[in-house]
Amino acid sequence: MQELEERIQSEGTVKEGNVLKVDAFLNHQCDVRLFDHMGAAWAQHFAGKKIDKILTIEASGIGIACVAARHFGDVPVVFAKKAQSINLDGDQYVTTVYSFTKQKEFPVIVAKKYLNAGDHVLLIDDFLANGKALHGLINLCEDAGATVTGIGIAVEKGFQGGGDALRAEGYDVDSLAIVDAMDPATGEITFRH
Ligand SMILES: O=P(O)(O)OC[C@H]1O[C@H](OP(=O)(O)OP(=O)(O)O)[C@H](O)[C@@H]1O
Ligand SMILES: O=c1[nH]c(=O)c2nc[nH]c2[nH]1
Repeated sequence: MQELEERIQSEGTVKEGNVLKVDAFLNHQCDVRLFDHMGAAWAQHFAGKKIDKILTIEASGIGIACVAARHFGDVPVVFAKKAQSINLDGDQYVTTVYSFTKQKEFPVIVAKKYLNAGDHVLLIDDFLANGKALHGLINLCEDAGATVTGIGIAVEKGFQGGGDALRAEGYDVDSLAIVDAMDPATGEITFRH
């Protein structure tokens, strides 16, 4: 998606440790007009597919998923929580995910009433790096007997391999920008086309 690539080139910065910082528009300050265009792009890619629900993971996927849902007939958006809470009751699907930016494992939890057998689910997230977050969401869907119809990602860091592994597993992964290389010394960012 050219608009997203241009924003990454103009406002993104490359940090040590394979970190691309795009918090000016994607995952701290949020550009909802850009999110809307991202939602439209995913709707075009997944047109004709049955999607009953969008599933994402807190925190950064939530805003993007909610705006994207407007392009999928306002389907419900469920976000997996990364901590137990007195606000979580009833039976839950639980797995664990290693967080790329927080560098520790979190429980990842969805109440059973919000993920059901037979649901056709679109997974949405801001970043795909090693694929840990998505595998956690896929585990939750498998536990629930839900089908993962597709995966919509804003920024995939292709050189970390998570996206290609998911494609090899047969998932339809639509990443709007795929970074194939980035250099913290020069700031250079190269996209896959
Ligand atoms: O493919 P992976 O290696 O799993 O990396 C991608 C995940 O990393 C980030 O989550 P993180 O927990 O770092 O931050 P967040 O709380 O801002 O979503 C991002 O939001 C994705 O969920
Ligand atoms: O802001 C972010 N930058 C990244 O490079 C990244 N990788 C996973 N999650 C990420 N979040």
